[in-house]
Amino acid sequence: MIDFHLRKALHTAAGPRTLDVALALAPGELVAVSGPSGAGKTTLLRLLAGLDRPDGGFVRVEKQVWYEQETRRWLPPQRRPLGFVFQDYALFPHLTVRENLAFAAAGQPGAGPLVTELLDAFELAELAPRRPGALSGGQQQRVALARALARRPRLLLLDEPLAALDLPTRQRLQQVLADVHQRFGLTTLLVSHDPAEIARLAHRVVELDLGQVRRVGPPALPAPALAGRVVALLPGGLLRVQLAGGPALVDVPAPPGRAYAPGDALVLTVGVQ
Ligand SMILES: Nc1ncnc2c1ncn2[C@@H]1O[C@H](COP(=O)(O)OP(=O)(O)OP(=O)(O)O)[C@@H](O)[C@H]1O
Repeated sequence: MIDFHLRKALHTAAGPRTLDVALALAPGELVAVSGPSGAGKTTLLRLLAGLDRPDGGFVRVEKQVWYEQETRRWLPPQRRPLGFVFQDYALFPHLTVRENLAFAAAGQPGAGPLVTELLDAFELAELAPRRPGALSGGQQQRVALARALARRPRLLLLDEPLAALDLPTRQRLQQVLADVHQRFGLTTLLVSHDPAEIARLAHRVVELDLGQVRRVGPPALPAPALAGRVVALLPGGLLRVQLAGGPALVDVPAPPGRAYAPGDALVLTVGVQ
């Protein structure tokens, strides 16, 4: 069980605000943190990692206290068993893929087999002798994720780790992350703006705004999209659309800003009321 309550004064564009977030994570749970820019997502992760000092609260990870205002306990960041992956991969450029992982795993029992297992889990075995400069963005991010796990963390902090990647690479890495999470069962906080990514990976989502928790609950299902073609223009600005893959017809208000004609392609986002 990971249990924390963190408070921190924020200097935001909208003036002074207080980040105030309390949460308990079950072992192996993957919780997404979402919210608009400036909500405090990165600050929350930095506070958990000990990279910023909270103004108050506590962080308890299993039986270990990482921070407790009342007793003034503070575990420095280098002694917190966690993995932190950012958008930019921050790999050691002069070390090979295998050496990057081995460096992180060094000094731990079973380090050799763990590195081999992680190379396999992240589909990196063939890239093991290469240096980061000879890898694509997606490959480098797989190394960064594997390296975070090589420290055998009790908590994995992922700050938009896939946001810089193109859509196909991102989707493939989401699958790798889902598989690896199933295999290693690491308690994880994942900052993400992508509802599809959150729905695919997270058990719960915490929505932050201006430092406050707006909602904690199951991820919202992403709105499904349907493709179709305009078959007729109806009075009242409606379009009659034939959905792809079947005979179904729907009448929808024409999206503003452009004139439509029969034969035009459309993508419809389905909302459920
Ligand atoms: N150490 C700090 N002390 C006080 N205020 C901070 C500190 N770090 C960031 N802030 C402010 O707190 C607010 C939240 O920043 P943060 O980077 O956590 O937001 P975010 O939700 O991660 O945003 P984004 O999605 O754009 O990355 C911002 O207005 C920022 O300027």
